[in-house]
Amino acid sequence: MTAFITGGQSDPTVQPVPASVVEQVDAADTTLHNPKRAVISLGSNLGNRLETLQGAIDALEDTPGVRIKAVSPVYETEPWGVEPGSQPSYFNAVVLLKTTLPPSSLLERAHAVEEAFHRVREERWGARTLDVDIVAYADVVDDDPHLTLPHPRAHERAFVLAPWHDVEPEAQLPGRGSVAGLLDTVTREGVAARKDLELHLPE
Ligand SMILES: Nc1ncnc2c1ncn2[C@@H]1O[C@H](COP(=O)(O)OP(=O)(O)OP(=O)(O)O)[C@@H](O)[C@H]1O
Ligand SMILES: Nc1nc2c(c(=O)[nH]1)N=C(CO)CN2
Repeated sequence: MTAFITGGQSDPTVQPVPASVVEQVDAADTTLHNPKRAVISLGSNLGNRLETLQGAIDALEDTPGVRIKAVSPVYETEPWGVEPGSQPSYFNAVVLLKTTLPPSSLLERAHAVEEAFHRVREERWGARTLDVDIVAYADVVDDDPHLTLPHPRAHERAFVLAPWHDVEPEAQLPGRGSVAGLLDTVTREGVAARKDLELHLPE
């Protein structure tokens, strides 16, 4: 049975609102006033890699409901998961943001930003102008393949953990432990800080 909230009024022009709708509106309102933290990994190994990463940061900031809080140093990294020497090296970085968007909308926006930078999806782990992955969203742990949280391979990727640790040394990867501890379990070979390069917070 649907419950209705009438507010105890007898005005016949006021339609009763189902309690389920009131709950949904309250939930959306809570999110709006309680932005969540998210961690995003950026990668590029085609085209002007630094310009693309900065463009992605600026595009994320241009999203209503998204505020970038920190941008990591840039790392130059050997392609992970493919034959050595088969692809150009990546530039990788991590950004910390606050958002009122739910995880599914943040993923949609991530895909739109990839497309704006002409990301082509051909093969798994293929070379790309831009990759935008959601590493973590608040404390959410979810194995939905459309959006797995935290990212299912973040804990084994030094190209994610090292820049994240630089901007948030105390960070925790939900369900996996501290980023500092995870960094000790992975090889940092082929993951080099490019101290001569810099990404910046959007103006
Ligand atoms: N946390 C997540 N962040 C981004 N995409 C995710 C996540 N979890 C699941 N996905 C799904 O994975 C699909 C493939 O993503 P993508 O093409 O970026 O993979 P990839 O970058 O080649 O590899 P990897 O997932 O290992 O980083 C996306 O369409 C998305 O639905
Ligand atoms: N070094 C590096 N290797 C990768 C990367 C990446 O961003 N950096 N992204 C991949 C798919 O997400 C696969 N391999």
